[in-house]
Amino acid sequence: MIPLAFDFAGESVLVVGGGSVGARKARRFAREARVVVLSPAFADADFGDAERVRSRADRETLDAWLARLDPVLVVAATDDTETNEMAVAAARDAGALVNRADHAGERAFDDVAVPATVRDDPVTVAVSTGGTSPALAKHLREQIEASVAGAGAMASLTADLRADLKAAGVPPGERRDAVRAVVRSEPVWKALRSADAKGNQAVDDAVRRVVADVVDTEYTT
Ligand SMILES: C[C@@]1(CC(=O)O)c2cc3[nH]c(cc4nc(cc5[nH]c(cc(n2)[C@H]1CCC(=O)O)[C@@](C)(CC(=O)O)[C@@H]5CCC(=O)O)C(CC(=O)O)=C4CCC(=O)O)c(CCC(=O)O)c3CC(=O)O
Ligand SMILES: NC(=O)C1=CN([C@@H]2O[C@H](COP(=O)(O)OP(=O)(O)OC[C@H]3O[C@@H](n4cnc5c(N)ncnc54)[C@H](O)[C@@H]3O)[C@@H](O)[C@H]2O)C=CC1
Repeated sequence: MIPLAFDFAGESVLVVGGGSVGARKARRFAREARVVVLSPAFADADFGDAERVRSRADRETLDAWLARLDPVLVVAATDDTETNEMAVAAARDAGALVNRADHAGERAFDDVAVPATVRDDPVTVAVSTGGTSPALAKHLREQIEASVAGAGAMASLTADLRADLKAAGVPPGERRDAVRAVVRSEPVWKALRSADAKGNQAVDDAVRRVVADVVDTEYTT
């Protein structure tokens, strides 16, 4: 298994099965994609911005929705093995990727597995156990959560810093050293985690101190 980061913006995802698992997957993909959930009944759960279509998935209904949505991904999440198999076959014929929720083991979940994910936008950390132990993926995700806090702000601030240094004519070697020093700096992390807003003075000061140690070229931000 090799994780890839996939941009679902502008794409569609078809979820088959509206139980708690279908809801979790729908919520996940509806952050970016247009998601349609096909199911005769829906759990009392949060489906995010997904559209719910009350219908049993048979081959004809699946083919009609596949043609209509042209999804990049089909999630087979019913409690019925035959329906999930049918959804996999229909998705394959339509050229979509498949995620199967009721199977694990070597390649048994088909094309893609959904990892446990920690987000601090724009940073995401994903944990996969290769389909072997979702409970372990969840546990590791919970442990990682604390260390990812502040990473989103760190990503944004180093992107800005890189652009500022470039605009100021700081050579590539020094830019790289400065960005590396900032992402490793405990005082910057500490300031980020205690800051209530991006641009907080303590963060700026900590970054300035780290950069001044590394960059010889004169620059102003
Ligand atoms: C293969 C995969 C396919 C896929 O769904 O993509 C799959 C398959 C199966 N899950 C099962 C069970 C559970 N799944 C969870 C939780 C999560 N499952 C997720 C992903 C994946 N699950 C993919 C592999 C990911 C990897 O590589 O590790 C997570 C990470 C992401 C998400 O779904 O959002 C999300 C945690 C989100 C979070 O909190 O961070 C819990 C924990 C709980 O509920 O507390 C349990 C109960 C405990 C247990 O059994 O382990 C079963 C048995 C069903 C049965 O026995 O009937 C199967 C099928 C089978 O194993 O045969
Ligand atoms: N991948 C994962 O993270 C997990 C997977 N599972 C597996 O996922 C499956 C689903 O789990 P839950 O959501 O808890 O089950 P559930 O029983 O709550 O929901 C199943 C849903 O499928 C729908 N359904 C049944 N036949 C259908 C058809 N022909 N067309 C469309 N929808 C249909 C039902 O109406 C129901 O909404 C389970 O069988 C289990 O093996 C279970 C836990 C976690």
